[in-house]
Amino acid sequence: MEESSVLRRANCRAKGGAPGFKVAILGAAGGIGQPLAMLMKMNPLVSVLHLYDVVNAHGVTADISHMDTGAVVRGFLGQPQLESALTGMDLVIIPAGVPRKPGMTRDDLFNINAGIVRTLCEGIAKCCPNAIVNLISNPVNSTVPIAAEVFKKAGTYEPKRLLGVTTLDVVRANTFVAEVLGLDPREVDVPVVGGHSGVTILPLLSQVKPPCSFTPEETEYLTNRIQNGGTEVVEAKAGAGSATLSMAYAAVKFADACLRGLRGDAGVVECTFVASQVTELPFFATKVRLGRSGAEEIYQLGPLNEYER
Ligand SMILES: NC(=O)C1=CN([C@@H]2O[C@H](COP(=O)(O)OP(=O)(O)OC[C@H]3O[C@@H](n4cnc5c(N)ncnc54)[C@H](O)[C@@H]3O)[C@@H](O)[C@H]2O)C=CC1
Ligand SMILES: O=C([O-])CC(=O)C(=O)O
Repeated sequence: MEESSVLRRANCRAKGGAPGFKVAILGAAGGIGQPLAMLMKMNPLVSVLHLYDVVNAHGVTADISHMDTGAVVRGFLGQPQLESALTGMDLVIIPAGVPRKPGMTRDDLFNINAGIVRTLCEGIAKCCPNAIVNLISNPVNSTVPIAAEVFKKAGTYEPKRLLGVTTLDVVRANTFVAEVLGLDPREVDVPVVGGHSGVTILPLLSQVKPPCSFTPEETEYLTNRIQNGGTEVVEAKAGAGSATLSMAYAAVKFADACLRGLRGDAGVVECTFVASQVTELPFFATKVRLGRSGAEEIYQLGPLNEYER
């Protein structure tokens, strides 16, 4: 950006660093990244926001930086600036990677996105090994295990800090269940467990709060709609990508919970795809309690009904 010849930005009366957390978004110029960057710039828990992408990072940064909220925003473009983007971060959110087109499964994204996630996680291991990582890039069921392997190889793996973002499944479940019950979605809490792809997405309708019951038809409709929510958006966008706005909303909901956990707030509970001993699978989404070191407590599944089992 051109600076005025009268007053250079470096000469402005800088205030001391505001209290808060340092957050990086990797893939910040994308369909999810841009609204996510905007919403994180609005989050009062964020003092520094680093926006990294391989395209248009500076354009998005210039735009977002004009918002009159507290976080200081800096842009980083391309691999040579990855390390600067990551150094000192408390939380790294990763929506980098290609999205689905109609007819594709999330697994079809594996070849491209696995490589992207690997490179980004190598940077995290080197520059901010203690950061909490929120991994959005699909297929989440595979990118989280890949990130774990990268961190293991680097000697920095801490399972509690590596969290696959499944919040959009919960957000959808709350919305669709509220619709069926005629409630305000903000009053509804549906645990969604398992993974983030097709039938691995399992809403626990028997554990909905407020307590309620569903007919077999309602259970079938809701389970299918929640499991296929991503595909519903991919088909509606007809080749222009997958969920971005609802995903940015969900990502911020989850990131904010992680930051409240880091701050030491009590009782911060969210669903996330995490290393787990709840089932025989090495990674599984369940409710967890978020704290200063990430997912500090992983909750059991609780009583399941016949359909859910
Ligand atoms: N976990 C979840 O619930 C959801 C996950 N997703 C996934 O999120 C990912 C991103 O989706 P969109 O934002 O719609 O895609 P997009 O294509 O609009 O944006 C992706 C961004 O990543 C950037 N990028 C590509 N390679 C990169 C690299 N090596 N380093 C940094 N940035 C890089 C691109 O330049 C682009 O700006 C996809 O894999 C998608 O499937 C989407 C919705 C929900
Ligand atoms: O369906 C997709 O490809 C994107 C996604 O993960 C979702 O919207 O849940």
